[in-house]
Amino acid sequence: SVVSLPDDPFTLENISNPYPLHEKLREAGPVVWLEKHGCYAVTRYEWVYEILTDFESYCSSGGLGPKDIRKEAEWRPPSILESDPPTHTVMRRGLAGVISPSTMRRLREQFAPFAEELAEEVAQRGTVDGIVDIAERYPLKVFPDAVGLRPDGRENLLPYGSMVFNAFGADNDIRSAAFAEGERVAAWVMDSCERENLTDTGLGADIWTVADEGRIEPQQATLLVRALLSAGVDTTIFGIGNTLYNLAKYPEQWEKLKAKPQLAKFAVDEALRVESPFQMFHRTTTVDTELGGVPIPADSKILLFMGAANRDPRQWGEDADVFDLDRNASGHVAFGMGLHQCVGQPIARTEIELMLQALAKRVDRIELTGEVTPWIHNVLRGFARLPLQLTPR
Ligand SMILES: CC(C)Cc1ccc(C(=O)O)cc1
Repeated sequence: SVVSLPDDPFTLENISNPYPLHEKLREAGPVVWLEKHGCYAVTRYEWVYEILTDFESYCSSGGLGPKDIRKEAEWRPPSILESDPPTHTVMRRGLAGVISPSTMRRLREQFAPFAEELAEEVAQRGTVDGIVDIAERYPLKVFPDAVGLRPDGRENLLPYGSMVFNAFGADNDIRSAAFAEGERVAAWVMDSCERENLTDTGLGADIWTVADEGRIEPQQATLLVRALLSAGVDTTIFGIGNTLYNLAKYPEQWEKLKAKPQLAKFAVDEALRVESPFQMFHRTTTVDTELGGVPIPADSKILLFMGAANRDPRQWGEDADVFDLDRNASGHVAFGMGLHQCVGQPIARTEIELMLQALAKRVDRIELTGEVTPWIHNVLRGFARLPLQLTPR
């Protein structure tokens, strides 16, 4: 029978430093029963990978949170990430078609100038906070522009995204507090998805064009723009913040990046592996199944720990916790894996790479100058404060 543990991944202690619990759960077995939440926990790479790539046995239409939304309606209409084929296929094709190589070439051109400008500014200033001055500012400027959002109210994207992601964790005080903030801005976000509130040259307009061509329903177009606005801000803020944190924590890795700025691509993968912005979410079993010999009944909720899988020594070796640009981090599950793998990955990668390359050209040393403050969130891993000293080249 399955190992049963009293641990709660959503306590302040485990959120502030998740890695000791990850180690305990990985060692306890392929699957563990979390008594506090009445769900299974999967932390080893092999089984997280197995679940992410078997969308029939482990479905998304049950929702990513602890509640099975097929039985109890969710707080909002299901979107691309809460759907299974064939509905998912239609929406995925629509959105993937918009985030095309030619669109990415155009966005890279659009994103580059502000990366250079911001890097110049912070390199000269020297004493900065990696989150407020770099990781938040950059995505909040370039991504709403890319989507084609109206200029006012964009700061609303932060509490909205935080609410959406907190709902994937547990129904606890952290979630309730996030909903208190997020619900105040939900109307602004939904309005922002309407065609008349989007520029006619952004990703939003491109999604509405897919609806005009009859490849998705108009209601699905609204949901896909909402998906971009939900998914595309907090994640890249933590993506940039977590990468800066690791480059400051491992100065010899910063030296490698300075010497070869094209390593920025590998820095993104290795940083997201070792400090995954999106740590956990649930899948729901559709059949009686088993993992590593542990039986799991149908209609069970499984909490997937991508952050733990990305540090599993069985997959990455005994130095799995170490940030090393020379490691081949491909295969990490920070962007998920399989059918639902992050469709916005090219945009996120472009944002982080451009910011890193712009900094690598202008900054000689990047040093932590004090304690980092973890961001308290049910499933997103990142920092609220990242005190840095940048020495210009
Ligand atoms: C990393 C994903 C779970 C982010 C995400 C959030 C929300 C939506 C939506 O459709 O609202 C889609 C994707």
